[in-house]
Amino acid sequence: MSVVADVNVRTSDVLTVRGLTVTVRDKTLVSDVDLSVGPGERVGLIGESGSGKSLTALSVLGLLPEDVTASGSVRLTGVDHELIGADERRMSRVRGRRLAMVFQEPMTALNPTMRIGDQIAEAMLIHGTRPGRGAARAAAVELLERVQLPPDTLRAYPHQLSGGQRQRVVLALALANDPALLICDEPTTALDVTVQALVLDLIVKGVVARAAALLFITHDLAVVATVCERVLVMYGGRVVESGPVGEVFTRPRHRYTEGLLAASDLETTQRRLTTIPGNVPPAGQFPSGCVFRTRCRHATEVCATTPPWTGSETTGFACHHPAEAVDD
Ligand SMILES: Nc1ncnc2c1ncn2[C@@H]1O[C@H](COP(=O)(O)OP(=O)(O)OP(=O)(O)O)[C@@H](O)[C@H]1O
Repeated sequence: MSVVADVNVRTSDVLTVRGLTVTVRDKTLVSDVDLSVGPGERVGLIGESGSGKSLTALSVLGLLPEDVTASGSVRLTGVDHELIGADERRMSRVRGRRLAMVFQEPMTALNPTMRIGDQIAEAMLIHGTRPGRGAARAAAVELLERVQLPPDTLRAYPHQLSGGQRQRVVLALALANDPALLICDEPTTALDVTVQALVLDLIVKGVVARAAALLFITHDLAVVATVCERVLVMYGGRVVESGPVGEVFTRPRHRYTEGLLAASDLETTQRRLTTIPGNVPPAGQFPSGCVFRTRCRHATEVCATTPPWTGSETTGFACHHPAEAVDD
C-alpha cells in the first residue's frame, strides 16, 4: 500500500485506484498509488513537474505510451471490468462515455478538418447517447450554450477559435455523454489569465450539474484551492499526503507540501482565478455594508477597470472594497 493511503475509501466511489505502479523497463515512475473519487466530488492531484501526476491519469485513461506498463487496479463505477490491462476495444467504449478528459492543449482533442458541431454530434452518436443526428445537433447547441459559446460556433472550424474558446469546446465534448468521471490535466495552464477563471468556473459547473466526479491535475495550488474539495500531493511518484484542501493547505504534514505552499502566493493567485471579467455579482450577494454600484466613488474611478469583487456564481462572491472607499 502507498505511504499515505487515500483516506476517503468508500464503497460508492466513482473511481477506485489501488496499488497503481507504473514502470518503464526496470525503472519505477509511479509507485503504489491509492486514490478514490466519489460521486460529485472534486479531487486535486498536485505535485512538482515529474512527480507522476500525468502518468497516474494516463493509466486510468488507458493511454500510457507503449513502452510504459501499469499494474495494480483501476475500477470505474458502471464498468464491469478492470481498466488496467483492458484492451483498446474495451477502453475506447469507456473513454468519452463513462470517462472523459480535458488536457492542456485543446487542439490534441479536436479534429482540425471538422466543424465543431459535427465533432460534438459525432461524439454522442458514436456512443449512442442520442437517438439521431437531429437530437445530437440540438444537444450540441445546448452544450455550447452551457460553456458560453454562441450557436454559430457549431459551423466554425477549430482554427477559427481562440485558445479559450477551443478549450470550452473540448469541455463541451467531454461533457457531451454525461461521463461519471472527468479528468482534467492542466486544462487552463496554456490559457490567458483572463479566461482561466471562466474555464475553471465552467468545469466546476459542468461536473456539479451532472453530479460527476472530477480528478483535477495541476502544479498550481491556487487552482486546486479554487476548484477542489480534496487534494492528494505527489512527490517522486508517490502520494505523500492527502486530505481536505483546507486542512492540507493550512496544516501540511509533509515537508514537501510545506515547501510548495511557501513558494506560492495562494491568496493573490486565487483572487485572480476567481475574478471573471464581466461577471458582476448581483447586488444582494455583496456582504452587508457594501454599497458598491450605488454610492461608492470607486465605482466610476477604479472599479470600472479593477473589480473589487472576486468569485463566481459557483464559488460565491466576496467584496474586497475597503470600507473607507464608501462615499457618504
Ligand atoms: N514514456 C516515458 N519513458 C520514460 N520516462 C517517462 C515516460 N513518461 C514519463 N516519464 C517520466 O516519468 C516521470 C513522471 O512523469 P509525469 O508526466 O507523470 O509527471 P507530471 O507530474 O505529470 O509532470 P508535469 O507536471 O511536468 O506534467 C517523469 O520523471 C518523466 O520523465
